[in-house]
Amino acid sequence: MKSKIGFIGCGNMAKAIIGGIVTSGYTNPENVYASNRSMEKLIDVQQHYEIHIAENNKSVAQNCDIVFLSVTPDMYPSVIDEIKDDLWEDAIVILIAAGQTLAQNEERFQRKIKLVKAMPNTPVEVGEGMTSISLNQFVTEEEKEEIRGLFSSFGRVEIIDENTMDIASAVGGSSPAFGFLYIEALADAAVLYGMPREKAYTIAAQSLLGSAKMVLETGEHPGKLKDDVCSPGGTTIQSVAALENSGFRSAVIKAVRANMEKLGD
Ligand SMILES: NC(=O)C1=CN([C@@H]2O[C@H](COP(=O)(O)OP(=O)(O)OC[C@H]3O[C@@H](n4cnc5c(N)ncnc54)[C@H](O)[C@@H]3O)[C@@H](O)[C@H]2O)C=CC1
Ligand SMILES: O=C(O)[C@@H]1CCC=N1
Repeated sequence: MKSKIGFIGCGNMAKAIIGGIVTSGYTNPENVYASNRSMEKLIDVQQHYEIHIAENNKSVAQNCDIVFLSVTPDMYPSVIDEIKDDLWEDAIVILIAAGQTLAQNEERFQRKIKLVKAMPNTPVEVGEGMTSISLNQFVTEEEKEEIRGLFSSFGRVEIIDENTMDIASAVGGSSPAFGFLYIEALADAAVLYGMPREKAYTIAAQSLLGSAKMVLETGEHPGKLKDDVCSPGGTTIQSVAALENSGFRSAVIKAVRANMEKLGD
């Protein structure tokens, strides 16, 4: 069983995963190490979760048997070059950067290295994450279950074909931003009609959370669930007609296409 978990790069996504594993009790904070280019973010995460601040990236590699590369994609070549000789023989490296593939990174390590490509999202911080994963051939069945357990401690996990990782990044990794935008827009509309903003956030966010839960738990088609809200001649169908008239679905599809185009750069 692997026990020390490290993060190279401690920005928004690393902080969310650290929050997820510590709050869920998956691991004790004393087993978590993080490094970052600047100290400010490390101090913030340490104050929240009482993890170890590592002296540098190499020190994370030397101390941990699960290592998250949580820097932006452009930093992968230099960070891998920096740490590759310090990693434990049996360490598992988790690549969370959008667009980074297993094959591309295997090559950078220049040896047989256990790699997991993972696409999490920030809701892992509150135990409602969605993480899609693919593993390379050097990860054993036992290790695969361990990694599944780690990500399951703060949300749902899907093991997917690596060919579909970019679309999982758009639909799972980026989509919380779309949801936040939608909640903000609903709250703006509520404020327009006189509701205090804080109440509007609660009502809008809980309604979206409940809708998502119905899709996951009833197994019903989202279209059927939508139809059930639209009373004949009622208010909801007026709103649905207005959304369709504004190209709501088309706007969402375009948003995903823009994401895929960026990944294809
Ligand atoms: N933010 C999100 O919702 C998600 C992000 N990701 C992936 O996570 C990675 C990080 O994204 P964010 O946390 O959003 O970015 P971020 O900019 O908040 O975090 C990156 C951190 O890496 C640090 N850093 C840069 N170069 C470094 C180096 N050489 N050594 C050590 N630290 C270094 C930066 O100071 C920064 O704190 C990206 O690859 C992104 O694709 C994946 C899924 C979701
Ligand atoms: O914006 C990004 O590039 C990352 C990948 C998925 C979510 N955030």
